[in-house]
Amino acid sequence: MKNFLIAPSILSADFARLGEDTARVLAAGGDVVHFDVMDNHYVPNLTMGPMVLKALRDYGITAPIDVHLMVKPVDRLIPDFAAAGASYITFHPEASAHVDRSLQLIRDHGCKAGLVFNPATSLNYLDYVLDKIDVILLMSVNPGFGGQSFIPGTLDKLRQARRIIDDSGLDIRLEIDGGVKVDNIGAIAAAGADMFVAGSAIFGHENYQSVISDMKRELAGVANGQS
Ligand SMILES: O=C(CO)[C@@H](O)[C@H](O)COP(=O)(O)O
Repeated sequence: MKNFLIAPSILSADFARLGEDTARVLAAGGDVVHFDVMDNHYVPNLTMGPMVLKALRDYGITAPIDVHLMVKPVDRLIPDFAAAGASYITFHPEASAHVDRSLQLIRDHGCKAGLVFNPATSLNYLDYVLDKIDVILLMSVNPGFGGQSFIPGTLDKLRQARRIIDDSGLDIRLEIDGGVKVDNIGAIAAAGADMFVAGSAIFGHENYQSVISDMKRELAGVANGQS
C-alpha cells in the first residue's frame, strides 16, 4: 500500500495531559505528531512553543513531530524547534521575509522543510524553491482553530500540487490539514494527498484507535483502486 501517514493534530488533545494523550494517540495508530504553533499575530490564537515540544520528547515521544509554524516572523523560532526535537518544520511563505533562506535554515538544522498554503494562497510560491522542500502542506481551512469544515475547493488544489510534485520527480510529501474526517479522507487521498492531519475527528472521539483504523481502511481502499 502507498505510504500514507496519519498525523493527529494535538491542538485537539487534552492540554492538561499532553504527554499521556499524545502517547495514547500514537499507540492507537497515529504515525506523526502534528504540532500547531500559533502566535496570536499571524493567526488569532496562541498555542505551544519549543519548550512544550521538548517536554514531549522528554516524556518519551519518539515519533516524528511535524511542527506547523503559524507565526510571523518565521526564522527566529527555527533553531529552537530543531533543538527541541522537531522532525519537520513548515511555515507560511507570506509570513517569511526570505522564503528560500527560511527553507535552507530548517534543513541546515537537520529537519525536513516545508511550505504551508492557506486556502487563498497561490502555489506559485513553489516556483524556484521546490528543490528545498520535503513537504507541501495545503490548508483546507483557514488557520487558527481546530474543528472547522473542509473547504471543498482544496481538492482541485491538491490535484494541482500532486501534478507539480510528480512532474518534478522529487521526493516531496503532500500534506492536508483541516476538516479531515473518515468520510472525506478517501476523496482527499484520491486527489493526491499522502499525509493527513486530523485533530477533532480523532481527539473528539472516545476511541482513537477506531477512528484511525477507519481512516486507514479508507486509505487502503484508495491504494487498492476502490475509490
Ligand atoms: O492548523 C490547524 C488549524 O489552524 C489544524 O492542524 C487543526 O488542528 C486541524 O483540526 P481539525 O480541522 O482536524 O479539527
